[in-house]
Amino acid sequence: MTAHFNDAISTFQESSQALSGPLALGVDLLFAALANNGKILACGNGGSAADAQHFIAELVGRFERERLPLAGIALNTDTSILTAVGNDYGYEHVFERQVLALGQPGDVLVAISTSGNSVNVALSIEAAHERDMRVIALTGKGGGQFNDLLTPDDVHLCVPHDRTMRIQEVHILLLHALCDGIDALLLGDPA
Ligand SMILES: O=C(CO)[C@@H](O)[C@H](O)[C@H](O)[C@H](O)COP(=O)(O)O
Ligand SMILES: [Zn+2]
Repeated sequence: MTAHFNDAISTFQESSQALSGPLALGVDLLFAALANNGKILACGNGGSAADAQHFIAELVGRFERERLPLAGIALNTDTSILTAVGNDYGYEHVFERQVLALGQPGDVLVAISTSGNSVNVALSIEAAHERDMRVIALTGKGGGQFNDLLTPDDVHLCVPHDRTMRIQEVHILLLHALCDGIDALLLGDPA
């Protein structure tokens, strides 16, 4: 069992080296959207669905410090939308349709997939581009098919590991770091 801790430690270290730069770009992208009355949409499947709603709860509620509520919607939480769109159009369209319904130019999509191969998340990226939104993608396993979808204006946080659980462990750190970065820009560095 100590192998899990050791592997996690080295994955966090490698991720810190690879992802600190793009993470700072992600903070700037989110802050710019929120400061211009834009909103953040987030989606993922399974553990990544939990991560998406966890992140959005910290925007709408709060992270560590008192501040104004920030505009965000998790696209994996409304069971009526998920079942209606899944039933009528197919599960691959459940996030795409919501991005097309809600997305406005200047909004940001946070697309979470450890493989970068979940089709419903991939289609949400294409829908975001159709709405002139930029994308922050959280992936692992080399980024999968998202590599072909993301543009130079997007931010790709690809965890350098091939196991889903390890990637998810870094993803939650990345999402918390994004929250912390937004708070620092809004409120200044903590005393
Ligand atoms: O949390 C886990 C495994 O740790 C699972 O629920 C996992 O999120 C699901 O298998 C997802 O469907 C995987 O999708 P993705 O990360 O490849 O987009
Ligand atoms: Zn998991």
